[in-house]
Amino acid sequence: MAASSSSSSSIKPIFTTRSKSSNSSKSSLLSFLHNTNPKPISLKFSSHNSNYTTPPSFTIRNSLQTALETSELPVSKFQDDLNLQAVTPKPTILVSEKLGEAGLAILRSFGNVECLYDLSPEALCEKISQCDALIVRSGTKVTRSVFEAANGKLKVVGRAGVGIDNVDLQAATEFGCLVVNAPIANTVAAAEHGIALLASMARNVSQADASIKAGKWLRSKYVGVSLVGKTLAVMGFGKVGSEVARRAKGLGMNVIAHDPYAPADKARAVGVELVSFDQALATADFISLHMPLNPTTSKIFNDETFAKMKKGVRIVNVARGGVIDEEALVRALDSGVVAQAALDVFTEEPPAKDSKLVQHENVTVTPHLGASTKEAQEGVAIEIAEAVVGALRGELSATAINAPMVPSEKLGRLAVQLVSGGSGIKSVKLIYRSARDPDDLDTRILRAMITKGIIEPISASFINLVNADFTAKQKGLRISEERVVADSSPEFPIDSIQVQLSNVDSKFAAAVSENGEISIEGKVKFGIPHLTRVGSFGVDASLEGNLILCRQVDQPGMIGKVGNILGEHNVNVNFMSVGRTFRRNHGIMAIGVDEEPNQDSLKEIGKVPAIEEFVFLKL
Ligand SMILES: NC(=O)C1=CN([C@@H]2O[C@H](COP(=O)(O)OP(=O)(O)OC[C@H]3O[C@@H](n4cnc5c(N)ncnc54)[C@H](O)[C@@H]3O)[C@@H](O)[C@H]2O)C=CC1
Ligand SMILES: O=C(O)C(=O)COP(=O)(O)O
Repeated sequence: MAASSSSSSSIKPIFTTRSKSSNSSKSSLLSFLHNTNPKPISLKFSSHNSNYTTPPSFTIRNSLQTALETSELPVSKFQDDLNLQAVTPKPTILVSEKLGEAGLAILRSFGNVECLYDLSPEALCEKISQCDALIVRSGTKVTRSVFEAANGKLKVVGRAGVGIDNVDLQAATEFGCLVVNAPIANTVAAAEHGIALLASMARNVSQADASIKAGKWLRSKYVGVSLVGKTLAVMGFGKVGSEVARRAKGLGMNVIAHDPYAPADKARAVGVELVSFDQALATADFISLHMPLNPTTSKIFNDETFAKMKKGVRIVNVARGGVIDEEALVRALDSGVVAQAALDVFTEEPPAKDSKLVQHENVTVTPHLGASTKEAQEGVAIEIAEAVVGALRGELSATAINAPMVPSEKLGRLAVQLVSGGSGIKSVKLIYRSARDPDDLDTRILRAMITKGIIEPISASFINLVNADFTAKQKGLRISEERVVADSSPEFPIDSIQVQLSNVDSKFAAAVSENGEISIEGKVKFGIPHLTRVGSFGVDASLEGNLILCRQVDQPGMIGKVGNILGEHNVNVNFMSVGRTFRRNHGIMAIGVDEEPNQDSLKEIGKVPAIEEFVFLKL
């Protein structure tokens, strides 16, 4: 039997494994799971087809395997369970565009990786039904047809880069497929390319280069313009835009920015003034585009908006071709409203050979090279490989675009089962303890997960992470959040989550805290989500399978009595944990069971004299 691994003195875990390994892989940044550095093993997935229900068995068992491999404890019971699972084949990961070796190595250590570049749309659709994950860059169009053809097999699409405009997010969500991206690693590369295009455009570098190679020496034709002292408008002050702004300031430019969503203090910190769209157009000598392509930004630069620009403006685009009406740009170039343009991206890629825009003498072009540095490609490959592997394991991905999945859903599901009647919940409070600055803690994913867990059991409609918040609002459920700074490792985003339901009666009185609300708390330990507090009682119960909570008089022999009853009814106990208020007063037992106990066994438990109340919960 194991010594307690809990920090709470009032907890007596009965069966636990103790991991010596507390290594944290880089994926822990993407993961809600603590202290996991799982070795790749092939285990069973249990993700659902049309719903982001967690694939918990994968995450939990993989982490448990790690704990077992590093444990000094006799663990044959768990090992048997794992062996049963370790027969399912590895996931298949299709990589449809060139990806850095370091990322491929991560993927290969986890699944079967197939690199098939330049697949036609038909060939992609044909292949996809055999794939659990697909990794793309900007060249693969992941259309609705791809999700349809996947026939439910595809669990995650990883975009090895930022822009996800080539992925049909709506279809992905409808088909229950997670989309993750790699938003960080190519930021600097894209910003540097923007600056390279800005400077080379201003000095006619590509045109002059071509002319020399054509045998000419045209010094007066290629007199350029200076950057210093000129005004640059950065359109989209996100990761790339703000890095471009920093660099442009270093070149002595006066930088302004337009971004409807950027915080003013972020701009101030870089020494940039945030201005309106029209103000940016009217003031700028140079305009650099860094917003995403979406329905709002599509062709946002058109005849009307070019007309608002200063005559002779110069435009750089390393964002997306689709934000510019390309025919309108040709007209603006011809009329001299736009003196020059430097373009890395195009509405159609590659653009037509005879494209007037590409052939225009005042236009400098590159074939979507913004992210193409060795460093960025290695970084992006690692970033996306970790996100995809994490998603396949059912971990929370910080870069999930359409929906997340984490075990916190179980906390919600557990809380709602403690309410008598299960309905009438009007007010939920979520308290997150984290070492991170509360402003740096994005809890949207966790909140959606918990909300899903709470409303799914009491809702007739289909609930997923995308509609959970919306449905909760429709049901009049008020959800408030509090972030509490905890003295824990800042590497892990969350130390614990507490779910409180107020103004409801509980079928298990011990779950009601001194303040009168149903209150439970969860943590992740050794990669396994645990229930750590019920009402005022500390417990230590793995949140997997089924759980019996009993409140009893704290006296010797209670564990044996209940354990015997379950054993006689052939119900396998996988752990027990006892918490109490103080010695020989009241205690609660959390008993994890593999099977659902029948009514007779539950009745017998209820008849044990020192058992004051108990509840059976499905997780
Ligand atoms: N050429 C290339 O190889 C690369 C292109 N990109 C593209 O650059 C763009 C920016 O990337 P990141 O900076 O990483 O993304 P980001 O998400 O950090 O920044 C985008 C910014 O645009 C802002 N924005 C949204 N709508 C806007 C609007 N209507 N007007 C002005 N601003 C608006 C957002 O608030 C956000 O701050 C993306 O489209 C991405 O696909 C990124 C990397 C490489
Ligand atoms: O990250 C982005 O948004 C990019 O545009 C980079 O595209 P790529 O991965 O080089 O095809």
